[in-house]
Amino acid sequence: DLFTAIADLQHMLGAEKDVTTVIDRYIAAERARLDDLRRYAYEYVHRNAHAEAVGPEFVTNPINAYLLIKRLTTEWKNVENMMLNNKASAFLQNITANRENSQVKFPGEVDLSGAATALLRLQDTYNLDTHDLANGIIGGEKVANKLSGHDTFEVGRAAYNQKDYYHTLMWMQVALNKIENESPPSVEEWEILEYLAYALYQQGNVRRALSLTKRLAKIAPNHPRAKGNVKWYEDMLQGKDMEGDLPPIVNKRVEYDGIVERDAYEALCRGEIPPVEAKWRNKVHCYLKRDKPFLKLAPIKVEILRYEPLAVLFKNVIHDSEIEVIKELASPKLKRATVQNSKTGELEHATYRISKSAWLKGDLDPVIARVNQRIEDFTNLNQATSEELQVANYGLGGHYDPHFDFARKEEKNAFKTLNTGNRIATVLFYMSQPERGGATVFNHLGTAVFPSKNDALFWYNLRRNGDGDLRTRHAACPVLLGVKWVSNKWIHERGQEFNRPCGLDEEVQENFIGDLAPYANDP
Ligand SMILES: O=C(O)CCC(=O)C(=O)O
Ligand SMILES: [Fe+2]
Repeated sequence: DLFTAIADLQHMLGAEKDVTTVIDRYIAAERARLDDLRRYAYEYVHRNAHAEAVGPEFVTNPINAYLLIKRLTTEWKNVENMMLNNKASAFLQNITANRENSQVKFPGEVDLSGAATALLRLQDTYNLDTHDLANGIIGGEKVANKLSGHDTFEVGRAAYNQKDYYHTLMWMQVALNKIENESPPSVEEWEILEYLAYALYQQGNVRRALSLTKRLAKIAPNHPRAKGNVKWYEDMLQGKDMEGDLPPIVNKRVEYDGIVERDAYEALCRGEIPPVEAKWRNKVHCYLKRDKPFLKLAPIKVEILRYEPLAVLFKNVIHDSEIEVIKELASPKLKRATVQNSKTGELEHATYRISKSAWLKGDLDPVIARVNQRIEDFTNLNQATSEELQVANYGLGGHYDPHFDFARKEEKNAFKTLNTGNRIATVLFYMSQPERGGATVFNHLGTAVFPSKNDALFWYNLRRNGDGDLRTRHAACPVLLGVKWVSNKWIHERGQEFNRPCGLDEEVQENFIGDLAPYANDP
């Protein structure tokens, strides 16, 4: 699929250009063919006019008779061939072959429904109005062309196919509004009505469902299901409640969609929660990290985002040129991100994680080695047991629902083969800055971090006694506009015995990077 990484979607633009060129060439070839055909027609008309002028005697002349017969046999065969020689199949074959050769990927059904689902996710997370979205408006700004009735209808159908009647209702209503101003309509009213009625029924409004289905039966009397549906809704109402005004439309969002803490999570994504919790507001600060000899000359700027648990942003720790190299190395390796099914332990694709990612070994390129070394410098944690650098490019509405980076006790086999213990800490480099959305949020803590290019977010996943710190549950909010590239480093417990010594008292927590380590200096 293409929709799970913006990087792949960008390649698709080339495909659309190819299609345009091919259509133009096809039209030119067909024009030439039809022009030839027209020339024949002229000749026929011309000769026939001459024959008519001569009258019935025309064929009494053997030469004329011969020519007439020839025109209606051999020459007619030519015309027939010309008419049959439509260039379409040759051109279509050509397109297919080109696609295969150039390896330009073409979107499929999965991409279309993925793209529609992305719109729905963005709409929910960022409180976007359906009319606005369908008019190309995001956050009050015109960012795209408006959708046609049919475009809108297809989004509604994608929702319907996922049994998501909440969104089906919204989008079908807008589709209906749209076609009022279209002539001819880009989708037939009766097509919309059937979906809209069913969504209304699912959302508890049988009377409106019935009313719309009656309208459907009226405008499309031959519709295969209209009459049956009218009866079905009528039976459901059993004559009750058939009089008076139709009940208002109450379109309630589905209560549970997998994220328990959804409202708080979405508010964080929208940036509605102050970035710093009130109790830390006077305490958080920036400092220069100089706790190693060479850092005395070029200290690293550390912005403390919060305490208990500590989360910091290391400023300017990855250079633009390094980012470019990393993106280039990762691009050909990007694979749709998988998640571990907690029941089966299998890796699988999931709608709650829409991105593509790749792993880069330290010896692949000096840039990777340099970045890995720098991680050790700014985290004070041994990199010998870290996982490889993971690079991720988010897709359309790309996101990662709330999760822990560490393995829970019940996930017995996680990281077992690595033999390096659990993921003690996470480093997340921001390699781009999406125009809107795409924040990293700690949904239990109420902390949102909006990506700032060249910086790295850091936090400890484990408490000092080695237990997973449940407070670190976090998520990547859907990208609303723009591109989100990140890379992350998962640092493991093994090798940190002196860097972050374990402590029995889990309440003793770091106040800065390297705090609690035996050699650490106060910043
Ligand atoms: O991209 C982000 O903001 C967070 C990514 C994340 O949490 C992960 O990949 O584990
Ligand atoms: Fe994570």
